[in-house]
Amino acid sequence: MKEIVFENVCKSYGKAKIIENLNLTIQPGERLILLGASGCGKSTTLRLIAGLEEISSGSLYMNGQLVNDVASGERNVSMVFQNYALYPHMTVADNIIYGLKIQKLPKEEIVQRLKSAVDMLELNGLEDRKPKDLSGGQRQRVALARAIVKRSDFLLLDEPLSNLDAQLRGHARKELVKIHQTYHQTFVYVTHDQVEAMTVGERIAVMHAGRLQMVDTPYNVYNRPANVFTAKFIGSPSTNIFTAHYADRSLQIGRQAVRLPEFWSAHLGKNGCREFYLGIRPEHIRLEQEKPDNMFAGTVKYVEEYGNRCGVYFDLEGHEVVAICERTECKPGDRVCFALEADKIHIFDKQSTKNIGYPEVYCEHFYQYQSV
Ligand SMILES: Nc1ncnc2c1ncn2[C@@H]1O[C@H](COP(=O)(O)OP(=O)(O)OP(=O)(O)O)[C@@H](O)[C@H]1O
Repeated sequence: MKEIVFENVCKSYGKAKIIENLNLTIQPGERLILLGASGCGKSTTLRLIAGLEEISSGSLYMNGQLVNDVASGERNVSMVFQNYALYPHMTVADNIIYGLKIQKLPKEEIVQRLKSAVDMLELNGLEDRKPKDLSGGQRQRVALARAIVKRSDFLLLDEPLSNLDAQLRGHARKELVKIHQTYHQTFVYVTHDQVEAMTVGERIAVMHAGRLQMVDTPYNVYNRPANVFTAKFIGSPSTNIFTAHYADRSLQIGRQAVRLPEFWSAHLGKNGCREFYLGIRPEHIRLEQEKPDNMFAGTVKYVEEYGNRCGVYFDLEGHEVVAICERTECKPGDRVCFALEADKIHIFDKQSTKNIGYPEVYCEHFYQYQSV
């Protein structure tokens, strides 16, 4: 079944709660990413699966079996660590097949698995070298080769690409997906890098302070963030979040108010919302320098150049807001304005911080609403 199920799993070190009530099902053969900032508990979660840490309470099932008390060696997992953990005194080939020798697999089987891993990861000609005579990218590929020759049900990867430069990382991401498509293991992959999460993951589990925030496809995590944390964490620069008030079909930020598109008035009225968080992605703010009616206005603080685009940071009623533009003539001190576009805004409940309306809610209801 190759499935992993966390049921109310908690992990504490002494009084420090590291993982709180984790409920998560990792589907057989999927590539699941654990994504979050440093210290949020990603590696701990992976180590719980590997059996390198004991869970404090709750149940962990793998392959349909309760594994709370099952030793690491009995869990049918391979793990790739951030620092690769290669044996320095062994050659590349011996590093790769060490585990297979321990398992006492037949010699022909070992030779065949070594050859297919060496071919797949382009390590031909390096088999007799020691790890110290390899580049970082080559060491990383040896660590991957060692993990895949085991053909275990679960492949656990803890920031396996973090020591590589940007170009090699791009290449390695494709290799990882290829490995998965070849062996169909259940991948659990820890990273704090959003690009890696988006490109390698079939689903992303976003974690914060030991709690799961959302688990969904890369598309949904980006376009339908479940809560304020996910909206701010995913995307760069971050989603702009404002405290906003809704009254008389208008939305107010500080002293400025604009009339809301009618769908949103109806939606917010229905939800009884008076005060909430408004979220707008920087790429969804279209700046104008003239101020027609019904726009918010702010003052440019600085402009960040990205080469192909630029980020205009401006002050809106004491909030720092960023808009991404193709090109801009804006300079600090200029006045800039923007309208609320109905299909670009997110509305979050003030208490729970949950997303109660995102652009697609608007789009889905648009025609229905128009015909009423
Ligand atoms: N053995 C331990 N004893 C006490 N605290 C620990 C132990 N291992 C981890 N922690 C704490 O648990 C928290 C989560 O650590 P973890 O390594 O899971 O985070 P992470 O999200 O993987 O971070 P990073 O990306 O920096 O590796 C951290 O605050 C860490 O200090």
